[in-house]
Amino acid sequence: MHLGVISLFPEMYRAVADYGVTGRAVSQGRLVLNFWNPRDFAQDKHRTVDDRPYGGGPGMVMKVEPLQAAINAAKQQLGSDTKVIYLSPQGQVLDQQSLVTMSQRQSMIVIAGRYEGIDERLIASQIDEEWSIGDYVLSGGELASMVLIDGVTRLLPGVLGDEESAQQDSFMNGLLDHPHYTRPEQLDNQAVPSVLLGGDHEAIRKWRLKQSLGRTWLRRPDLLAMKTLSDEQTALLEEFIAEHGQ
Ligand SMILES: NC(=O)c1ccc(NCc2ccccc2N2CCOCC2)nc1
Repeated sequence: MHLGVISLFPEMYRAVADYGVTGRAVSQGRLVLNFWNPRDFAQDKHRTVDDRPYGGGPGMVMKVEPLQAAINAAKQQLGSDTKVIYLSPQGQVLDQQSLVTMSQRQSMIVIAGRYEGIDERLIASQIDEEWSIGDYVLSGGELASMVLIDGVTRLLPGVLGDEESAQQDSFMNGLLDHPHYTRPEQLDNQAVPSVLLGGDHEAIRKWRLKQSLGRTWLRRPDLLAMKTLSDEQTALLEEFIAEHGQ
């Protein structure tokens, strides 16, 4: 996937470009990141990228002309039909399904807002989709866009190894993940569930599914309400509930 990033702080993106799964995806060319900094398109001597808001009040707005020029430059390289997305508290809240949809695109341009945001007329004319990573306020759109970049990149073909993508699936089935354990067998006087120490893979699969169902029931009943359970899942959840609080 070709991702164009429009940001005043491109260096921040080292967090996804240089580390871990996303860093590997970049080095393997599965994810291509290109950056355009509005400051490079500022015409004045001071390279101004913010401007005063009409109507007064605190804070500044991203200056239109450098931002528009950066968008144009990104579209020139990635194609004028490339979807432009904007991360803001006013966007639709992102979920795993939205990431799956986005991961199927060839390219995208992401705008990371700073100051109090961008001119509403640019949103109307330049932004195809406005997204939010959750109902809270950040100092800029960069971290929000990196959350999106990470979530989309993990879904690109070949990025996750086989075992990792299996783990990805456990989230993808709309349930919370089961607990994980590793050495030592005794930790702070707590043992590892014995089923995991045996080699009965079917029993382990059932135990993990039961834990996923039970945890989702306990912590995120809203997710469970959206799921149609198989007979096996229903039985395992009933077992979990029956054992809960005993
Ligand atoms: N939830 C999210 O996805 C999210 C995204 C961005 C973001 N901040 C950058 C920003 C971007 C656009 C508009 C306003 C702002 N803000 C600037 C600082 O003041 C508040 C408004 N915050 C939270």
